[in-house]
Amino acid sequence: MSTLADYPKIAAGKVRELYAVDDDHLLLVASDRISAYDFILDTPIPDKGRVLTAMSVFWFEQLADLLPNHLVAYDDPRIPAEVRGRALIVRRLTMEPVEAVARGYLTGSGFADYQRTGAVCGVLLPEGLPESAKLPTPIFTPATKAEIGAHDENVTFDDVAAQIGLKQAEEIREATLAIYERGAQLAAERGILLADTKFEFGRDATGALVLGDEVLTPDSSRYWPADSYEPGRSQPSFDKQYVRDWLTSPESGWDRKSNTQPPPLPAEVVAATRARYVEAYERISGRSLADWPA
Ligand SMILES: N#Cc1c(N)ncnc1-c1cnn(CCN2CCOCC2)c1
Repeated sequence: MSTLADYPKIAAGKVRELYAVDDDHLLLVASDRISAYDFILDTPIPDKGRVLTAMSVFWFEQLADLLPNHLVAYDDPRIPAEVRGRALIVRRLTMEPVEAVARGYLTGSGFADYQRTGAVCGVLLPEGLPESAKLPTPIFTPATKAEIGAHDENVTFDDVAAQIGLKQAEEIREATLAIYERGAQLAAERGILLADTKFEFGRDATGALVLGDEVLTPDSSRYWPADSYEPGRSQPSFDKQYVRDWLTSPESGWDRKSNTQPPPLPAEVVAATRARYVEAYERISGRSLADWPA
């Protein structure tokens, strides 16, 4: 059995790392870290890494008829025991340099761009849409990959085509929207709205487009509870709202405008947040986290 120290780390994000296993395989590891208000919090959420890994595997299986993906294994002797259940063996790809975002609802940077220009990533929208409005049809709103700590920059489809080629950009747009439609439909049937989501694609040795990274997780997506959906205001996050509410409550003693590291989370906020991640996985997948490797 390998240990994590056997594998060179080749990339790291706010809450995930990527290691080299061999020339053709990587180890994608999800931590229990959680970020809020652009900070990585001091307090981990137990099982968050397992839940998000299990959710990606569920979606890779659901989407396999749409396009190939990079998943090789989730229960494998090459996965070190210390990360079992929150790590995947994936195929090494040549990644496309674009954050492939699909939006079904108007929120976040999309709503900010719309308020300023009437469009998102060059896609003109009807006038007078309120915050969190459901869009007439889902839109492809790509972004450039930012360094850790920086925000991705929204770009137009033409920018992506200029960078990677028109055919390649069209292929990514088509795949992004098709996966979003599938994910939004399944989630809505389970009382959860998929407001928007971000994919990363790569190419294999034959040049085929392959779905990489994590897929339709609460970290790569905005999930909203359908029963509290109300256009005209920001929506509660399905998974992070307990954290956000506590951090912005007087009880935390933290000032969001202070740009200082948020305080540790109280046990009850950790427990409630863990429960929301587990609920999101079990409601969407119809599976039990207890059946997932640990
Ligand atoms: N997935 C994947 C993948 C792959 N299958 N083949 C080659 N490279 C990558 C890759 C390299 N960087 N990223 C950005 C997402 N990373 C996630 C982990 O944390 C760091 C950021 C993806």
